[in-house]
Amino acid sequence: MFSSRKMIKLFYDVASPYSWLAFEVLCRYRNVWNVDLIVLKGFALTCVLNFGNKPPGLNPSKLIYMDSDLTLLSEYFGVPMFRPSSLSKDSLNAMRFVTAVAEREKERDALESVSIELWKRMWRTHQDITQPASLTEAGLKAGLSANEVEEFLTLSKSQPIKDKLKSVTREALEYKCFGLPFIVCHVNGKAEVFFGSDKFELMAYFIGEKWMGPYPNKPIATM
Ligand SMILES: N[C@@H](CCC(=O)N[C@@H](CS)C(=O)NCC(=O)O)C(=O)O
Repeated sequence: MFSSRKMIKLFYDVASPYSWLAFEVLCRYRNVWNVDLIVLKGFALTCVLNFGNKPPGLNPSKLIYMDSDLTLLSEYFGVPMFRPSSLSKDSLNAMRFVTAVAEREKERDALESVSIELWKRMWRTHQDITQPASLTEAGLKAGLSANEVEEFLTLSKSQPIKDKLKSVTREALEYKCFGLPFIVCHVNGKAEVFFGSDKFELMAYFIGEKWMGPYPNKPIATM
């Protein structure tokens, strides 16, 4: 029945470390919360930032804060990551690759593993994500075959995939997205937006589900 429908959409970009945290958490809660679907949507962060907002790293004080914030958050969520000192943040090719995977692989496993491999490259091992060879490496590590990777790379350069990424970006901008992770929840026909990997408690309240911390499936330790 429509009245019990709940849907969560996550807009993310692999250039955004906070998006990685939100992505991991939503994957962990997918079968815990009574939500119809958690749609993980690839999305180009630069488009939003070009729309008038600035990434926190451009403000020197925010950059210092971001380092300690990410250290604590990655410990809390169990997702090790470290800010690269110098690495291109241009994730457009990577996000087109992710979009190609999402379009072809309707079951979400490939989308999840490819996205996570790209985040790992950028935010853990500090490797490039702009070049085709880098995307190939990430795809192979995510479990795709060499043929599949080749196919997705070709697809990622096609007009329909470029248009798809643009349309997802447009969708987020229609919700007045200004940064990532950006989460849109639909409950009983009402939509509410949340910005940040630190909004899960409030989000859970809105959707009428319980926030059980970053590890919902972890058995409670007995003394
Ligand atoms: N407090 C948020 C911070 C998220 C954040 O800083 N996201 C960056 C991209 S990685 C952004 O979009 N910033 C724009 C803004 O802060 O307005 C969280 O914990 O997730």
